[in-house]
Amino acid sequence: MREAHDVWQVRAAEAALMALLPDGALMERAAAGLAATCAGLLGRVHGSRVVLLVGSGDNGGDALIAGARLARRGARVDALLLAPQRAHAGGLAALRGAGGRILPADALGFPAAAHDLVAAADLVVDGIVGIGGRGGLRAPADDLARAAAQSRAVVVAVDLPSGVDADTGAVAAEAVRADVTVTFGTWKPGLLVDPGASYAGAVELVDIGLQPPAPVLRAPQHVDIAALLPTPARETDKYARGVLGLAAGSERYPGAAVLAAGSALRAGVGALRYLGPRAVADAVVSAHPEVMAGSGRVQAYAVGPGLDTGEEARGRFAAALDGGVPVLVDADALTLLAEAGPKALEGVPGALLTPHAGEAVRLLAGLGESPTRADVEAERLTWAVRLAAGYDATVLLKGSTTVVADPRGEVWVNPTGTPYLATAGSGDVLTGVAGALLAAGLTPAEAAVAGAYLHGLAGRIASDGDVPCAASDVSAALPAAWRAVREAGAPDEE
Ligand SMILES: NC(=O)C1=CN([C@@H]2O[C@H](COP(=O)(O)OP(=O)(O)OC[C@H]3O[C@@H](n4cnc5c(N)ncnc54)[C@H](OP(=O)(O)O)[C@@H]3O)[C@@H](O)[C@H]2O)[C@@H](O)CC1
Ligand SMILES: Nc1ncnc2c1ncn2[C@@H]1O[C@H](COP(=O)(O)OP(=O)(O)O)[C@@H](O)[C@H]1O
Ligand SMILES: [K+]
Repeated sequence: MREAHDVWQVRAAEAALMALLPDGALMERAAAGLAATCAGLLGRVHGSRVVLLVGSGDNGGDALIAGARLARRGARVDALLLAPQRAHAGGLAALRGAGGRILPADALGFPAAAHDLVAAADLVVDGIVGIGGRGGLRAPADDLARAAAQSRAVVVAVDLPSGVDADTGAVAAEAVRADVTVTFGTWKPGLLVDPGASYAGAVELVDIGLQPPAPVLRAPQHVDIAALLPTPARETDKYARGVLGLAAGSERYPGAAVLAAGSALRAGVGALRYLGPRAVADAVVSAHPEVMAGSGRVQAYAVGPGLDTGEEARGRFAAALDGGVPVLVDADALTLLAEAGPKALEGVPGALLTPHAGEAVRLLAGLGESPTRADVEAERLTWAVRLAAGYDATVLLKGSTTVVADPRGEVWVNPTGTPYLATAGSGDVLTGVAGALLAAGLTPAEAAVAGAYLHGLAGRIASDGDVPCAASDVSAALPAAWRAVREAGAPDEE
């Protein structure tokens, strides 16, 4: 499990460690890791041109000390200081001692000369601001961020791309677009959650000996998911594997039911009961003859894809909530839930809500909150946590980054996925997978985390080589995704 800590936690862990170490030792460790990555990216350090963008805090100090290391190996290193009076003194001395040039950005005839330097660099180190940053980049740092984006240099962010909020991933204005981010001690949530994650490039974690407490955010890896996947034992029967009741599809949207059903079948349900209009049931059974049409005992319900919001749909929604088993609520059922408010979930033993940002806005209105869709996409963690608490349910907030929050405030971010998943019906596939896992007995949070992971991986497999795929292809790739996860989680052979 990849773990991320917020700024407050990082600062506390840093203080505890610093108390045990000589002055400057921690920054030396960080800068050594940073310089090693930069050297690796440069290939040949001697003769290369490196420009450091240096702000007024320790983030700039890291850049200066790493720059000194590169200068000692023969790189031509120029440090552009944004606030010359406040730049890190030890870092300045180190770079000067190693033969680097120190240039107050404004004394250069900023911005033109600074732009020229950045444009001619092989590598730009972004040490403008790290975990001490607040809001989007201010002038003139914003201008340097733009210059770095336009240059052909490799851009390496120190700790996190300047302008990205470390705790939320929000990007309030300009931010540095990095090719690589070298982060220290632990992941920061902003490196895992869009929009921040999309600015970070490849992230390398440098161990500086920090020992932070329990993380605020986790990102599972193959082995974590493998540990969650249900495996039938020798004597398991289909009921023990879990029966899912699927209340989806309408005469207007029969396809949603077909897709969700096929995906649930590929995600290990023992049996699937389809609940809905006759014509849709016929379509589902003709596509998937394994499906049983009509009600009966189930271990979980998935309700919503293509459901519609008319009287008949309301009846199916109410029946699912009354079933005394866990319920996954998606799509049109989220609209009905937003109307009814959180009390509609009282008595449901485990609810999993799977909104995209637009549906999240509707659900939040049911809590008396009025963010826009863009607000939700800018601060996904905040709003997912708010929804989970408000509805006392697990929330899987979909989008370019998918996050899962449970009602106790535990949060996960899904590391798999591809923008090719932005295709009609893709959400219905996710509902089938997560619904099947819920029926198999996983908790709502486990079903959400594992479901999003498999769905994202299936999307990558289906769009392998950068080719578009249909939601049906994503569904068809589920067994391959399952296999990849399973193989990674298998104990090594003796
Ligand atoms: N924690 C650890 O374990 C370790 C931490 N280490 C390193 O320390 C870093 C944290 O250093 P830090 O605390 O000095 O803050 P930092 O990120 O340099 O920023 C502060 C400066 O930025 C400025 N500024 C703020 N917002 C801005 C904006 N929007 N636009 C423009 N400027 C803005 C702000 O200016 P002011 O607002 O005061 O005018 C202030 O002077 C951390 O990220 C890591 O790299 C490693 O060395 C070792 C291990
Ligand atoms: N840009 C993107 N990058 C990664 N995944 C995406 C992106 N856009 C959408 N997705 C994923 O695709 C699925 C879309 O689901 P949803 O919004 O319900 O669409 P639909 O109703 O068309 O099925 C979600 O799992 C979402 O996380
Ligand atoms: K930075």
